Amino acid sequence: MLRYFLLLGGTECLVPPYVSQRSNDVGLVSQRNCRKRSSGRVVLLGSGIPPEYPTHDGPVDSGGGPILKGVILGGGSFGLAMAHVLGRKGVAVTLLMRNRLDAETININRRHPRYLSDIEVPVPTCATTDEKEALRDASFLVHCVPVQHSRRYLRKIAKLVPTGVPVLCTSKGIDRKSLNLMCKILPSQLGEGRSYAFLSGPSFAREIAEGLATAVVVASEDRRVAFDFRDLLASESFRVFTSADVVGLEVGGAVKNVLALAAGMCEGLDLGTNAVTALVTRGLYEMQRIALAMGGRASTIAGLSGVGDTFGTCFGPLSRNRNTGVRLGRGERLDDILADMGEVAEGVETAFALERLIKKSHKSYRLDLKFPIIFGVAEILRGDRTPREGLEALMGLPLRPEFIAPVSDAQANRRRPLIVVSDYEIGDSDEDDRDIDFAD
Ligand SMILES: NC(=O)C1=CN([C@@H]2O[C@H](COP(=O)(O)OP(=O)(O)OC[C@H]3O[C@@H](n4cnc5c(N)ncnc54)[C@H](O)[C@@H]3O)[C@@H](O)[C@H]2O)C=CC1
Ligand SMILES: O=C(CO)COP(=O)(O)O
Repeated sequence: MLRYFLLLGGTECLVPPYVSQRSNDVGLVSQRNCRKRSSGRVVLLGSGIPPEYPTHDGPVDSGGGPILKGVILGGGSFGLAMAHVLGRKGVAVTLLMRNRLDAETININRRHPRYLSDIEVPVPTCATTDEKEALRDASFLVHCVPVQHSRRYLRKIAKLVPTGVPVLCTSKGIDRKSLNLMCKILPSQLGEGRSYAFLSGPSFAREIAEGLATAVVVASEDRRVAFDFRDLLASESFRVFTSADVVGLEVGGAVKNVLALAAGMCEGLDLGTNAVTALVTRGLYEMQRIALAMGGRASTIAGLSGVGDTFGTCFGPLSRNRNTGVRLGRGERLDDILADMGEVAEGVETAFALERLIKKSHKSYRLDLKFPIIFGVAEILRGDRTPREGLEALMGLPLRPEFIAPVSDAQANRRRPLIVVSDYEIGDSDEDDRDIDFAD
C-alpha cells in the first residue's frame, strides 16, 4: 500500500492515503461534495469552502491530488477521540497540544500519558506543540478545547489559521465571561469568512476510541459544510446526522452537562430512580425553554443532541459532570473534586453562565420557578445550598400544571432568532413547523 511520509514538528509519521470507508448502508457520498479521482479514491472537496481552500496548495499524493490534513485543537479526551474517528477514515491528523512532553509521548509510544492512556492513538495521527507548523497547510480544524479557554486560545492562534479553512467545533458549554455559545465565539475570534459546523450528541470519548457504535449530529448554517464533515467523519461505527439548527444543538450540549451535575447529586444522595427521572425530565423542559428563546427548535431538543446526550450523560457511568455531581451529593467540596479529577466538567462554569444569561435577558417574574433546576445547581455549586437543601427546595415549589401555555407572541416570532432569553413560556402543544433538516 502506498504510504506518505509527513514531517511534522520533527516527528516522522506514516500517513496512509485518504480512503473512503463508507459502505452502502452508511449512505452514498454526495456527488456535489466529492470528486472521483483516477485512482478510484474519493476525496472531499469541501464544496462549501472558498476557492482558496488550502487543500489544493497543501501536500500532494503521488497522483498529484491533495491530501486532507486535519488539525485537532486540544489533545484531551475528545481530541483523541476525534483522531480515532478520522484515523478510521485514513485522514492525516495533527493533534495541536500545549504540553511538549505529552506530544512527544504520543509520537513515540502512540499513547497519551494521561487521557485514554490504555488505548493506542491511531497511526495517521501526529502530535505537536508547534502552532505555526501545524496550522500552515491545514485543510480543516476540529476544535476540542474546553469552552472557558476557547476565546483566549482562538485569539492566540487566529493569525496562523489559513483563510477559508472550515472549523468543526465539538466543545459543549457557554462562556462564563461573554455568555456566548461557541457559534458566537468562533467567528468572533477566527472571523466570519469561513464556515463553522458543530458536533454534538451522546458521544463519550472512550467509547468512540474503542470503536463502539456512536451517533452524533453535525449542525451548520452552511449545509455543504455540514455534508462535508458528515462524509468525512461517518463510518460503520460513527453515524452522523445533519441539522441546520446550530443554536438548538449547542444549547442541548451545554445544558445537559448542568443536568448531569444534578442527576449525579441525586445518585450521591441515594434518592432513587423516581427522583432522578423526574429531575432529568423537568430539566429537559428548562433546556427546551432556553433553546426556543435563543432561536433553536424543540425538535432538536428531542433529538440526539438534546434528550439523547442528556440520557447518556445523566444516566451513563462515564460522565465527568455526573461523577462530579455524585461526589458533591456525598458531601465532597467542589474545589477538591475538580482538582482531583484533572479533566474538564463543563457543566460547572456553564451553570453560572446560564444563571447570569437568564437573569440578564429574561425580565419575567419569579425566574426561580421557570428554571429551578439550573438555578438550584448554580446555588449548590456556589455553596449557597447543600445538595439536600436543593432537592428540598425543588420539592417545595408551588404546585402547577406540568406545562404552561405561551404568555407572549415570542413563540410566533420564532423564525427570527432572539439570541437572548425572552419572556415567555412554552406550551405542551408546541409546534415546530420549520424544516427539520436541510432538504437534500
Ligand atoms: N470527553 C468526552 O467524552 C466529550 C467531550 N466533549 C467536549 O469536548 C471539549 C473538550 O473536552 P475533553 O477533551 O474531554 O477535555 P479534557 O479535560 O480531556 O482535555 C482538555 C484539553 O484541553 C486542553 N486545554 C485546557 N486548557 C487549555 C487552554 N487554556 N488552552 C488550550 N488548551 C487547553 C488540555 O490541555 C486538554 O488537552 C469539552 O467542551 C467537552 O464538553 C464533547 C463530547 C464528549
Ligand atoms: O459530552 C459528553 C458525552 O456526550 C461527555 O460528558 P462529560 O463531559 O460529562 O464526561
